[in-house]
Amino acid sequence: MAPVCVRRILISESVDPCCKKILQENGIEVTEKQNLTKDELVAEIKDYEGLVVRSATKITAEIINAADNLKIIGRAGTGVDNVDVDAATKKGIIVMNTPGGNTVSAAELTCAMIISLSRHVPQAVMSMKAGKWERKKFMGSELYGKVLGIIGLGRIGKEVATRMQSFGMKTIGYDPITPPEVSATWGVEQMSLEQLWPQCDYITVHTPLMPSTTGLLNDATFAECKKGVKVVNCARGGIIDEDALLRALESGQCGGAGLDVFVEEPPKNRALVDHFNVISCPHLGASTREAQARCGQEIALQIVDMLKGRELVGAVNAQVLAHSFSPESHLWIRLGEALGAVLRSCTTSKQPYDQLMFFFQSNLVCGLQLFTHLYSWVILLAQFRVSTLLKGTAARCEAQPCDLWVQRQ
Ligand SMILES: NC(=O)C1=CN([C@@H]2O[C@H](COP(=O)(O)OP(=O)(O)OC[C@H]3O[C@@H](n4cnc5c(N)ncnc54)[C@H](O)[C@@H]3O)[C@@H](O)[C@H]2O)C=CC1
Ligand SMILES: O=C(O)C(=O)COP(=O)(O)O
Repeated sequence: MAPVCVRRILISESVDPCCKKILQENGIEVTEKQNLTKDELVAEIKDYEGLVVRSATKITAEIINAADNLKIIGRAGTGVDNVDVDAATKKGIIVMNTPGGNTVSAAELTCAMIISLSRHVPQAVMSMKAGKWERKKFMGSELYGKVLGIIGLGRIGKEVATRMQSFGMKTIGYDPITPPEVSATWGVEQMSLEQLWPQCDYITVHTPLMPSTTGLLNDATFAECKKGVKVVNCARGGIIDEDALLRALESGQCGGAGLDVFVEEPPKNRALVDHFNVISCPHLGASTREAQARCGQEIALQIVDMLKGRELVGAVNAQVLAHSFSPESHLWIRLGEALGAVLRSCTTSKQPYDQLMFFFQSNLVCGLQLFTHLYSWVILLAQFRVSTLLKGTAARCEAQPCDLWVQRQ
C-alpha cells in the first residue's frame, strides 16, 4: 500500500483524548472544533486532509465537495450513516470506522433497557423523586421464561442474546446474513419475521438503517405481535417506525419502548419521549469510557497505519479504493493518466496526428512517463510476473473486510 500524505486532521466531536495524542505523536497537526454548523464546517474543512467524527457530524455531499484536500474520514464508532460514503468514494476519500469498539457498551445499554422495561425502573425513580411511594403502580413482570426476539444478529445482537439468556430468556432471531447454524451456537434460533412476531414478549433491533430495515416494525408488523409486546431500539432511529410505535403504545398493542436513537436527534417531536411507557436516552449506546477509549485509539491507529503505508483496516469503501493504494496499481494508474492525457489531446483536435505530435513535443514529461510505464510493463511481462501479480491482488481482495460475516470472525 502506498503512503498517503495527511498533515492536518480536524476532530469535530468529543472523541477520547487518546485519539489526538496518538495522531500528534505521529507528526499530525490536530485541531478540535466541536458543534460546527454546516456552513462553518464547509468553510473549515478545506484546510484539512483528515476528519474524525462520531455520529453527530453530518458529512453530506456538500461538505465533501467543499473538502478539496480531504483524504480520509475516520468515524470513531460503528454506524457511518452520517457520512455520504458514495460522495466520499467518488472523491477518492477513504471512509473508515471502528466497528466493535463500542459493541459491548451498546449491548449493555440494550440489556439495561430490557430490564428497565420489565420493572419500570425509570418511572419508579421519577415517582420516588416526586416524593411518592407507589408500590402497586409499578408492578412488573419477570424476564425469566420470556421470549426475546433479536432482529439483526451481528456483533451487538449476539452480545445481547448471550447476556439476556443468563436471565432465563429464550432468544429467537432473524438475520439475512448470519447463518442459522452459527447463531444456534450462541443460543439464538433463527426463523422468518412472520414466525418471529407472534412469539415475542420483547423485540430488540440491531441492524443498520437502510431501505430494507426502515420501518421494520410498522402498523402491520405491530399487529402481528403479541398484545403488550415491549420493543427496544438502540440501533438507529427509524428501524421502528416512530408514528406506528406511538399508535401501538396508545392502543396498548405495545406495552413499552426503550429508545436510545431517533429519526431526528435530538427529537423535536416529543410525543414518544413524553409517553409514560417510553424510556429513552440521548443516544448513549457508545457513551462509556471504555468504548470511547477503544474507538478513539482504534481510529487513530488505523489512520496512522494507513498513512505509514502499513495496512488499511476498517475502511468501509475499501473494495472500491483499496486497489488504488497498492504499488502495483500505481503503475497502472500512472499509465492510465498518461494515456488519458494523450487521448484528451487527440480528441480535442481536428487533426489528431498533428495534435499528438504537438502534445509530445510540448509535454516531454508526459511522453517520457508514458514511455517509462510501457517499458516497465514490457519488462514485467517478460519476467512472467503477471500471473504472480494477479494472485497477489486476489489474495488482497479476499482479505478486504467486504463481507459482514467474515468481518465478524
Ligand atoms: N446507540 C448507539 O450508540 C450505537 C448504535 N449502534 C448501531 O447498532 C447497529 C448494529 O451494530 P452492529 O451489531 O455493530 O452491526 P453488525 O454489522 O455487526 O450487525 C448488523 C446485522 O444486521 C443484519 N441485517 C442487515 N439487514 C437486516 C435485515 N433486513 N433484517 C435483519 N437483520 C439485518 C446484518 O446481517 C448484520 O448481521 C448499527 O446500526 C450501529 O450503527 C452501534 C453502536 C452504538
Ligand atoms: O457507533 C455507532 O453506531 C453509534 O451510534 C455511536 O454513536 P456515537 O459515537 O456515540 O455518536
